[in-house]
Amino acid sequence: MEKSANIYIAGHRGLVGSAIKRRLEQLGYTNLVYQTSKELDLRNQRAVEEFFRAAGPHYVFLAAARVGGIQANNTYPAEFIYENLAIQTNVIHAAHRHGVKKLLFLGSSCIYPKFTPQPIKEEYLLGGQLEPTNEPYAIAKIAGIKMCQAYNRQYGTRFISVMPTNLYGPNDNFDLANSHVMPALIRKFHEAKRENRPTVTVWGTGTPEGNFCMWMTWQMPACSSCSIIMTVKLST
Ligand SMILES: NC(=O)C1=CN([C@@H]2O[C@H](COP(=O)(O)OP(=O)(O)OC[C@H]3O[C@@H](n4cnc5c(N)ncnc54)[C@H](OP(=O)(O)O)[C@@H]3O)[C@@H](O)[C@H]2O)C=CC1
Ligand SMILES: C[C@H]1O[C@H](OP(=O)(O)OP(=O)(O)OC[C@H]2O[C@@H](n3cnc4c(=O)[nH]c(N)nc43)[C@H](O)[C@@H]2O)[C@@H](O)[C@@H](O)C1=O
Repeated sequence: MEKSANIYIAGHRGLVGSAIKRRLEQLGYTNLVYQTSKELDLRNQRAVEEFFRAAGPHYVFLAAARVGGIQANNTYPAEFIYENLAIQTNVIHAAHRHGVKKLLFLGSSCIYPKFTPQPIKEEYLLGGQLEPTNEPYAIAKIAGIKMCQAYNRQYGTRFISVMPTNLYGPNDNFDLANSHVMPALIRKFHEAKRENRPTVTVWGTGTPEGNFCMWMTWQMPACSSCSIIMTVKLST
């Protein structure tokens, strides 16, 4: 990516988008474009089309999504499938229509079957039942990946997808009802210690210790990888 390239970061205030923004700024990219969800609601196809026409980005990082932990996914399955399908469909299609050179779509490791062999291989996708608590979100993510692949095959676009595990880092969501496990536990333990409470309530059976550790992927390496994927693949 040229340092002066017009780069659109969708979701620049979120955990992943803000890390990508910081990383690109560190690397000397000077022409970053971003809008809050209030300024540009990516569920609105016409607004997205108009934005791409006016802003003309060369590269797109698609880190805007409806995101949440197990409880949010399980409570709002309709919003999780609708909002994610709408956001990603509008952005990926507009990127194709407006000749975006490369797009990075943020998927999720929850696209793989619940009982998939470990370590997970890419070919295990669609090989079994998904985890029911976040199936609508996972289906939307799978649709996004397949949409990128379909546009690449038919139109020769260069749209790629990454599947991060459960992430934690700056600008994470610490809301106890909606957050992922890491920020939730940090907040719970922090508040319990501050208020001198003897116990902390952790959800579930308390047994998934192994998975816990595996999911504790730190944010900066993940987001460095996102910008490295964009950079490295372009030069090959
Ligand atoms: N966090 C994690 O553990 C993981 C995240 N991912 C994926 O990475 C991506 C980023 O996640 P993360 O950074 O955690 O999410 P956050 O919730 O931290 O940020 C999401 C961003 O999306 C934007 N957004 C949401 N809805 C809309 C909308 N309708 N129009 C425009 N913008 C919108 C928000 O913008 P605004 O702030 O302006 O409202 C926000 O900045 C997502 O695709 C997610 O599925 C994948 C695996 C794990
Ligand atoms: C990356 C992936 O992240 C999400 O999936 P998840 O990993 O299941 O979500 P989670 O982080 O909320 O939970 C991880 C585990 O932790 C346990 N757990 C214990 N105590 C708390 C607790 O206090 N809060 C939360 N949230 N979980 C807790 C919880 O019961 C579960 O077993 C997807 O929805 C989707 O967003 C996605 O893509």
